[in-house]
Amino acid sequence: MTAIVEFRNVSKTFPGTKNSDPVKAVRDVTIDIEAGSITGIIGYSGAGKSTLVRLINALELPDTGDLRVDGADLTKMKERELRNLRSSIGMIFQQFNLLNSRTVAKNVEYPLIVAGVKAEERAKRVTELLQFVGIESKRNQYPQQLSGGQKQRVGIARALATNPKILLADEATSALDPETTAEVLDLLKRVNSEFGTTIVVITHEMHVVRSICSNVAVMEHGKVLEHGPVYDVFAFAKEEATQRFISSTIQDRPSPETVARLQSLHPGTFVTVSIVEPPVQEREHALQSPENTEEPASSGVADLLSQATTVHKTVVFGSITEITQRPYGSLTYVFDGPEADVQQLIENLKRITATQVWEDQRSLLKGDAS
Ligand SMILES: Nc1ncnc2c1ncn2[C@@H]1O[C@H](COP(=O)(O)OP(=O)(O)OP(=O)(O)O)[C@@H](O)[C@H]1O
Repeated sequence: MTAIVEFRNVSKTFPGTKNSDPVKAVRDVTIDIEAGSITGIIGYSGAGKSTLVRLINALELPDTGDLRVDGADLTKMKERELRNLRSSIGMIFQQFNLLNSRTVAKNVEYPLIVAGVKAEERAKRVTELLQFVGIESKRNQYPQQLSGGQKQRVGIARALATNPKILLADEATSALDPETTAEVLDLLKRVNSEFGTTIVVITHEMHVVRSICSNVAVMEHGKVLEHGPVYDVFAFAKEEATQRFISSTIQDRPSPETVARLQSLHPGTFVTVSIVEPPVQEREHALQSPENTEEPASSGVADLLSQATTVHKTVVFGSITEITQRPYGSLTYVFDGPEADVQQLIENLKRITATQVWEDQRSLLKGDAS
C-alpha cells in the first residue's frame, strides 16, 4: 500500500474568543490515506471531520505534527507552494458552491482559466468533463435551472478539471434525495476507478460508507478512534462510538423490546450470533497459505449447530447484509434442550464468533397495551 496522505501526530486548535474557549478540532491524529482508495471520514457533528479534511488541501494548517501530501511535507511549504497544492486538490461541497452568474460550462472552465490553460484546450477539456459527468446538454444553463443532482455533477466536473490526484467530498450527497445520492455515488466510484483518483468522503451517512468506501476512519472529539478497511472496522468495531454509528444505520440485531416479545412466544435460551468473515488481513493470509482452511463464521456456525443434535434450534430474528461484498449481520436463535448441551453449544459458538446470550427481557413489556 502507498500512502498519498500521511498524518503524523497532527493537531489543530482554533483560538477561543472572548466568550468561548479554544477548540481542539483535531487531536494528535496519525493515519495514512491509501493512494487510490475511497476513504470515508465518519463521526457526529463537531467531531472534527471537516477540519481534518481541510488540512489535506491546506485550507487549514496544522499547529503541530507532520502532514505529507503526495510525498511533500505540507508543514514546510511556502505560501506559493501551498497555493499550488490547494489548486491541485479537487473539492466538492454539500451546497455545491457553484458560481450562479456563470453557465455550467463557465463554472467548469473556471479552474482551468486560473491554472492558465489555453482557450482551445479549455474548450476541449470542458466538453470532455461535461460528457463524463453526463450533463453536456445543460452546458449553457445556469445553476439555478438545475436540480441538486445536476448541480453536484457540475461540481464534480469542476473539481476534476485540473486532473487532481485527490478529490475531497464534504457531505457531497447530504442535500440530495436517495435516488440522486445513489447516482452521484456511482459517479464518484467511476472517478475513482477510471482515473485512479483518491477520494476522501466526509459523511454522517453510513450508507455512503457502505456503498462506496474501501476504507473508513471514525472520529470523535477530534481524535481518530479507528481506521482501516470498511469491513474490518464495521465487523470488529472496538470503540463504542463506532458501534453506535453502525447500529444507527444497520439494524442487524433485535432490540431488547423485540426480544421481549419473542421471549413471550418461545420458551428457551435466546442467543444472537454475529455472521462475519475474518478481518481482511487474516483472509489474505489464509488465501496465501493453502493449508489454512479457515471458514467464514457463517459456515462454522452452521456446523456447530448441526452437531448439537440434542438441542432444538429456531431462528427468530435475522438480518444479514453485505458490506464491501462480504456478509455482515446476525442471527438470533432460541435454543431448547438439556441445559448442559445448550451451554456447551453457546461456549462453542463463543469460540468462533461474537455471541450474545439474552437475559429475560419480558419485564420490558409491562405497561405495553398490545
Ligand atoms: N474556523 C473555525 N473557528 C473556530 N472553531 C472552528 C472552526 N472550524 C471548526 N471549528 C470548531 O471545531 C470543531 C470541529 O469542527 P468540524 O467542522 O471540523 O467538525 P465536523 O465533524 O466536520 O462537524 P460537522 O459535521 O458539523 O461539520 C467544532 O467544535 C467547530 O465548532
